[in-house]
Amino acid sequence: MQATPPRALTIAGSDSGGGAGLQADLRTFFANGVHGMSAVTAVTVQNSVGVSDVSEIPPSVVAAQIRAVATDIGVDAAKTGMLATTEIIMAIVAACDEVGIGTSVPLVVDPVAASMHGDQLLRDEALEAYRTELLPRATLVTPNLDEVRLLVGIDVTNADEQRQAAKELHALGARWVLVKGGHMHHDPTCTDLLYDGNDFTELTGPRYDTKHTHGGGDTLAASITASLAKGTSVPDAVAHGKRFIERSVQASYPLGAGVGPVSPLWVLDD
Ligand SMILES: Nc1ncnc2c1ncn2[C@@H]1O[C@H](COP(=O)(O)OP(=O)(O)OP(=O)(O)O)[C@@H](O)[C@H]1O
Ligand SMILES: Cc1ncc(CO)c(N)n1
Repeated sequence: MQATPPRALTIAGSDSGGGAGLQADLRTFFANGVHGMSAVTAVTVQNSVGVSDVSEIPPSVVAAQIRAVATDIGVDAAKTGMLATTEIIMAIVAACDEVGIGTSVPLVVDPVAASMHGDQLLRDEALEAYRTELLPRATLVTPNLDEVRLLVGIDVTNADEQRQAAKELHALGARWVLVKGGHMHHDPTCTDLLYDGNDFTELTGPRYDTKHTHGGGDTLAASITASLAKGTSVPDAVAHGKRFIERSVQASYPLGAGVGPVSPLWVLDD
C-alpha cells in the first residue's frame, strides 16, 4: 500500500473548457504529486473564446464541501480561485475558520476577478470582502495587475509601482504578497515580486511569445499550494512555482478558436 500523499484543497469555479479554474488546479496538484480536492463555488459556461454564463453554488453547499473534506480527509494547504459573491466568500471564511484553514493550514488567495477574455468572475461589491475578510487570513495573495488595481487602486506600470502595490496589499493583512508581472506586456521579461513586509524578492524569467496562457495564474498558485502542502517554505514554494509555470507556458497548446491553456503535461517527459 502506498503512503497517503500531501493533500491540497482548491476552493474555485469550474471551467467547462478545462483550461483554468479548478480543472487547472487539480491537474497541477496531481503533477506535483499531491492529492487534490475541490470545493466548487460556481459553474462557468466557458470555452477558449470566453465565458457565456455563470451559475453560482449556494454558499452553504460551498462551505459543506470544505467541512466534508477537512474533517474526514484532512487538508495540508488550500487555495482560493473564483469566489463570485460576498455571500460565498463569507461562507468560505466561516468554514475555513472552523477547520484551521488560514491559521494552522496555509491558505493561498488568488483573487480572481475576471477571465483573461475580460469576462467578470467576481461581483464588484465582493472586493470589500477580499480586503477585510480574505487577505487577513491569507498566507500568500497572488494578484495580477488588474486585480491589484481593483484591490488597492494602483495602476502598476513599472517596478517601483509593483513594490508600492505589494506594500499596500501587505498592509491589508496578507502575510506574503506576490504581485505577478505577466500583464506588463512591454517588459521583455516576466517579473513577479514577492514581499513579506520586510524584504522584496524579484522572480524574473523570460517572456515566451505565445498567446496560449489561459489558466496561467491558477497553475502558478496551485503549484505554490502543492509545495506548501508538502511543508515547503513560502519563498521556496514561490521559486518552484515560477519554474513550474515557466515550463507550463512553454508547454501550452492551441485549443478551440481562442486562447489555449498552459499545460503541466511536461512533467510526464521529465
Ligand atoms: N508569456 C509568458 N511567458 C512566461 N511566463 C509568463 C507569461 N505570461 C505570464 N507568465 C507568468 O505566468 C504567471 C501568471 O501571470 P499573470 O500575470 O499572467 O497572471 P494571471 O493574469 O492571473 O493569469 P491568467 O489570467 O492567465 O490565469 C506569472 O508567474 C507570470 O510571470
Ligand atoms: C472558473 C475560472 N476560474 C479562474 C479563471 C481565471 O483564469 C477562469 N477563466 N475561470
